[in-house]
Amino acid sequence: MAKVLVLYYSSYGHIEAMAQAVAEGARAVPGVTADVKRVPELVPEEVARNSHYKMDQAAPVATVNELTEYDAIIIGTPTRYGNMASQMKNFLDQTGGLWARGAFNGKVGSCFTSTASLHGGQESTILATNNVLYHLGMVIVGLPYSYAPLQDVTKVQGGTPYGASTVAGGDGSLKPTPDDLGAAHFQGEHVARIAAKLAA
Ligand SMILES: Cc1cc2nc3c(=O)[nH]c(=O)nc-3n(C[C@H](O)[C@H](O)[C@H](O)COP(=O)(O)O)c2cc1C
Repeated sequence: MAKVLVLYYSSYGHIEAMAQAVAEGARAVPGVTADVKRVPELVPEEVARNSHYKMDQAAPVATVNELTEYDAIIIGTPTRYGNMASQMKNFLDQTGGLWARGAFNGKVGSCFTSTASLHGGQESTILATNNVLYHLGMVIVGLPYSYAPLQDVTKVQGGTPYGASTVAGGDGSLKPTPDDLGAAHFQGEHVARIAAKLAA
């Protein structure tokens, strides 16, 4: 029995959609449960509304202390200048007390992301987010090339060996493609299988 948390931040819904696909992948592994939770919004509500943020996100807001209940944590964050969103960083920066007692040592960590543009920093965002997971003592898991669409260069879509990703477009009008959602599902299942083995 392994417990997986998909922990995400999303302004416009792309990462929210990817998070659900990641969780469905994790749940495909027998004996694994997966929760989807988001980190608190830090932008004032007026700013969020004026910026047309997606305000109707059903996922409950996570608390820092509950992170220790999970065997694997899969983090989803849109890129902000090639790095994770400050909402996610703020949340992770509250793990100091848990870090100090090694509460994450040996847990599985993995990341997925979205960008506006094709080369807007998907890999750098995932790798920068992974830095935090290394410090927390987690076992980092990516997205293997056995997910065949990672090799597809015929259309606009995400997909990196570091983690699933999607391209939102400059105006956010693109949606995660079936292959993007497939990558998210594959990553969730891959992480869950490893977490289940480590938890056995
Ligand atoms: C302050 C800020 C910085 C951003 N930086 C980048 C960037 O470096 N590269 C990029 O492609 N998109 C960038 N974006 C676009 C977001 O990554 C994009 O809106 C996001 O991936 C959509 O995901 P979401 O719908 O889950 O919020 C930025 C957006 C904001 C607001």
